Amino acid sequence: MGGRGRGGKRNRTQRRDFKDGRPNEWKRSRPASEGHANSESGWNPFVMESPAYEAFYKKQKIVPEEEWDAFIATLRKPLATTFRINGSGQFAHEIRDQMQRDFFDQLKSGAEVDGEVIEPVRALPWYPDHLAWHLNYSRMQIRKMPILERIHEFLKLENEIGSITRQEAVSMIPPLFLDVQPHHKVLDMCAAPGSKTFQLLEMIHRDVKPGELSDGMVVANDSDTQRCHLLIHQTKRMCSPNIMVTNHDAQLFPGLKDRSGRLETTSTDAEMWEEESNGLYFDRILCDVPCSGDGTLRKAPDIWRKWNCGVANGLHRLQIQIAMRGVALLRTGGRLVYSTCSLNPVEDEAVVGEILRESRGSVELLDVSSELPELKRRPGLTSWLIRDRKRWLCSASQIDRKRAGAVVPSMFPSGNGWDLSDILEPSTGVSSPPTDTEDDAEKKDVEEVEEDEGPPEVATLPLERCMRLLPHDQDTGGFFIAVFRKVAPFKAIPKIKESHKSRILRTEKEALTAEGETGLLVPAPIDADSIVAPPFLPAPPERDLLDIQVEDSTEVENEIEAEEPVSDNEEAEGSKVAGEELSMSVVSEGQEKLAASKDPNAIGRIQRQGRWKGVDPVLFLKDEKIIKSLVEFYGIKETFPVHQHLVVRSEDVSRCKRIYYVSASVAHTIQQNFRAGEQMKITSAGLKIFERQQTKEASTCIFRISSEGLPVLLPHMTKQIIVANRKDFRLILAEKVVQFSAFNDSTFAAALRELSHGCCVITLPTEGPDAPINSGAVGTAVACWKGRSNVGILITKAEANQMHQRISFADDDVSRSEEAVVAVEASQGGNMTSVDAGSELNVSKNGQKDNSINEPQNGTAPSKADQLDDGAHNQTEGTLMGGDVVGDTTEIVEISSAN
Ligand SMILES: C[S@@+](CC[C@H](N)C(=O)[O-])C[C@H]1O[C@@H](n2cnc3c(N)ncnc32)[C@H](O)[C@@H]1O
Repeated sequence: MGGRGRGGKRNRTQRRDFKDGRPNEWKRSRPASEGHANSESGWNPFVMESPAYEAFYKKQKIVPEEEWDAFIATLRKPLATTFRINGSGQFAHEIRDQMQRDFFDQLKSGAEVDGEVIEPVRALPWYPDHLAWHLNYSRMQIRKMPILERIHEFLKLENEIGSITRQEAVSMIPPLFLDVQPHHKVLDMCAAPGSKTFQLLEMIHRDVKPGELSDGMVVANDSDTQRCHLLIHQTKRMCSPNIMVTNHDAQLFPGLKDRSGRLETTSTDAEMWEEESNGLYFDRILCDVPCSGDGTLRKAPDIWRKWNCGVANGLHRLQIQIAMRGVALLRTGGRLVYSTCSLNPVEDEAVVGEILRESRGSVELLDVSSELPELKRRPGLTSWLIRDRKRWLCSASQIDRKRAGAVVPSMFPSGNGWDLSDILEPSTGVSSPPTDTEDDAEKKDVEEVEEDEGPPEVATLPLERCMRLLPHDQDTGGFFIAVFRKVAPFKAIPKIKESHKSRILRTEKEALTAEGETGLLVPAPIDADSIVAPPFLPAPPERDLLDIQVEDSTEVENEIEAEEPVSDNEEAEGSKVAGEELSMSVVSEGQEKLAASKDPNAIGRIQRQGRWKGVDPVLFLKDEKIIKSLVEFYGIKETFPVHQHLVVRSEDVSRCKRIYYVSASVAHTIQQNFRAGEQMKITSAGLKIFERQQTKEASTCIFRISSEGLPVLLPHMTKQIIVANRKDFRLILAEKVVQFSAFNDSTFAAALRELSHGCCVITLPTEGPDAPINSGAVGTAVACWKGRSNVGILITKAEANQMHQRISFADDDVSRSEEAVVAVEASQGGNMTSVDAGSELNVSKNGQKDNSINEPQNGTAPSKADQLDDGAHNQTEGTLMGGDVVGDTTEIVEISSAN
């Protein structure tokens, strides 16, 4: 196994990838209209036209003829900025009202820059509670108008702390049609970079009061490992224990069918029981599939140049496979939303039609015209043509046999045609689609188009229930959405001739079998070479496909032995850990059962925990001594269950650095995964709540609270919390490490001295100085390390500076308001109360600006340089500041203790 040289230390590339992973969404990128880089001549404008694109979509009649000009003109305009306020945040409505009052109202009156009227900021009318907004300014306008600059700064800050998320308007729509409830299990099949996942998580936490734990869960999956890291970072802002990130090809997403034959369930509902016993099922599934992306021309204008219809044709079958896997994993009664950011019917209505046909009554396409009534939408197409090379095809009967595989019957409105099994190649049992490279020529040769070969087919399925979002309707990008409900369990039937079955890879067979061993879905894999790189080209499959189903294979075992997993275990190597006598034993459900079985193979299974290449195992922390030390040191109440909720990612747990908190739903899924032989490749689970802290002095508890774990844990803590006044709170944020004697409030300093040595939490009072700090409402708080003579904060410099800036901003407002009161009182004979004056100046009742007190709901903001908290890829960056602290991963400011 790799030591530091191989796997123990994160390499620079990993760090760079991570840092680059989540760019600041509010840094203004060069607008689409400004062009693209050209090394010789600087910036050249993009050519925002494509004869092939225009010919294709005119022919498909995706807009009435009279609207064509408006449609195409809108596509050539850069996209406005849209953002959402995090709906589950405690202060979502306050932030919205504050923005409206302080910023947006001031722009309504037709303000001008250089004679050009500024477009007013407007709420997206269809988004619930007016929590999503649209604004459209150029960089020049921002430079010239201070109020726009302030808006921009405000949004940037709120985005960083997770209160708002910049997201394209149309991309906000699919989660809204999923109708997610807080208790739902949700699967986001193609989730990265995660804007919709974040929205789904918000829905899971909606209506959940601070301190309460939600029952629901979001599993965010993506096939691309690097993009999974983006996903982790994006969702980390939500501070949710209800998230799991997995890394699978969605069409092969494991069903967690229990192979042991032991069926355990807590469900009383008979149907649910039956389903659960057969594996993992979800109440809601989002299938936001990889697509050609031609609805995103406004923000990705290079697509104009690259566009050809071969990209969409090449993705059609993968999209069906992913959606059908979704149908199989959906619980009866559940909803599935299929969406693309493409306007091409072959990726949209054709896929929907095939889902309906293949599921044979198991799902229905919902008419959702009464939902989100303010949203302008067009009905799905019921008739279209297929373009293959230079031919327009009306039906499958016109497919040239040499092109069979590249063009398939499911692409046509009727879906009728030859059976795929007719064209299977005997050697592999699967078809090899001819390559589509010549489609590149298509875009140059539109004039040579052949004549139609007959009238287009008309679908008999109710495809008009699909929704098309057209750019000129609401000044957005283009998008496609279809909403399904599962009405009956889905049984796949063999589509492949019996003689070919045995030739299909076992992995594909099992992974594609929906509920039981009943059959196969169309298994023809996508020939990656046949696809011209789309914006989200599926990552080339790793060993994953084979690994999914291979049990106890020597080959796999050897491969795993040869891996250099980068684990928590290795990171901690060589570090001097205080309290080494604490042995941490972690036993997974699977390990326990295998060990108990005395099966000679069981030992092997235990040793190769973490069967997925480069991914550490997910193990429950079971060491009572450790758990007890955490519970006692922090005074964790029973309202916060810890048993079966604490998870580590290291086989050698005595060296693990991080402890994660998982919700009951995530814990249940992890157990299911163990029972099913770890089919699921879990990149990250839950929320990092504790981190090992190396210290020179013995502390009762060697784990400190992580900044993202703090908001979840704080309402359930009874010890190691202390309230500071604003002056002292600001002092510690500014200085990072403060001697007790330097605090202004001597009572606070004395109380601090009384705390146990180690991690503590310093808070601001939530509602006045005497309000109980853990009463449920979460105020501003920071985790610190209490030494013998000083205290230091346990967040990065960047996080501390950001928090300091926000509090100072609020305090400055308060003092400005106080000054105003004095002035008003003086002018009115001293009769006005400060509350009156404060409210005039937008200061909330408790004297704090609302945006300063919502911090902990979203956590102390993770810095951009922060690392993945996944055990396989993590190393905290930045500088932790701690009194008397020796950190094990970071540069630490060490303070000598005077007494
Ligand atoms: C349209 S993007 C998803 C956007 C995402 N839902 C969001 O809102 O941020 C498609 C994603 O699918 C992923 N992908 C491509 N092929 C996949 C497959 N076979 N299984 C799962 N994910 C896949 C890509 O890596 C990409 O991140």
